Amino acid sequence: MKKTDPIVEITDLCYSTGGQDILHTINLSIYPGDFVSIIGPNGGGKTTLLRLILGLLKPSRGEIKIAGRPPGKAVTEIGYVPQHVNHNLRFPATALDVVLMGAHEPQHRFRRRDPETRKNAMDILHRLGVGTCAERKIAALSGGQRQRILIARALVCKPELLVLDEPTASIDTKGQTEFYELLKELNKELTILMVSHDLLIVSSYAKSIACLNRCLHYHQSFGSSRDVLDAFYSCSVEEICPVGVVARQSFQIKDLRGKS
Ligand SMILES: Nc1ncnc2c1ncn2[C@@H]1O[C@H](COP(=O)(O)OP(=O)(O)OP(=O)(O)O)[C@@H](O)[C@H]1O
Repeated sequence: MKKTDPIVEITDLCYSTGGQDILHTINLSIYPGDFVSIIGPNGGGKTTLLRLILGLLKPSRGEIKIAGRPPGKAVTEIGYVPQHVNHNLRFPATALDVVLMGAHEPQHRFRRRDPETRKNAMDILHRLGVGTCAERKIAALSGGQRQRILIARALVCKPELLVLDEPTASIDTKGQTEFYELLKELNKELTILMVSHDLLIVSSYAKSIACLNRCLHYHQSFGSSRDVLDAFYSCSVEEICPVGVVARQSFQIKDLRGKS
């Protein structure tokens, strides 16, 4: 794969389930170094799109390539930080144990770790500012510390793409700023794809934006379109898809608000 080739290439992707058309003819190419934020109203299909990219769902039509390969064959190319993690408080795993679970392909998650893998995991924990948490039980950590442990778990297989689904839902405002500064730093080496509802964060940190409401529009830059994005959020998924309207940017916000 050349450095100029897309890391994610989605062509004419459709996904339906239970007779519901959830994603409709999605086309998206994400290139190395990008920091893409996916935004859109509740039920717009953001998590579904991530699950398709991760290979957890199969497209009804169309194709997804990750680093030139089908998603199921590219598991170590993607580090994933999920939206909700239900930590079993009785499970006696340390933070380091959790990070090491990300070091191998799913069928080898619990095999013995070699010293080099452990050292790599510890280096990542220190780099993320949670090295001192390594031997503590995951259940005893704060929400912000746990979130960093999950990023460390996603990074330990040295992925090219970091995928995050609303990563700061359980972190306070100060913690969120630190978290996004960390992502900015990681973006110097990694491509990032993140679902977020926080338009302030999106406009401050993301380099490009994908508006998803069943259909998708991708914007390389969006400096002056903050008001339009706000309006986009005032729509529900049942309304005529407003993503085309966002794409044109000539749209009057009051027109969209008038529909709801
Ligand atoms: N397993 C499933 N079976 C049937 N329908 C599903 C399933 N998962 C999601 N859906 C439906 O797909 C649509 C998109 O859901 P999805 O979770 O991808 O949206 P989202 O944009 O991530 O929403 P939110 O912002 O609320 O997290 C919704 O209408 C949802 O009800």
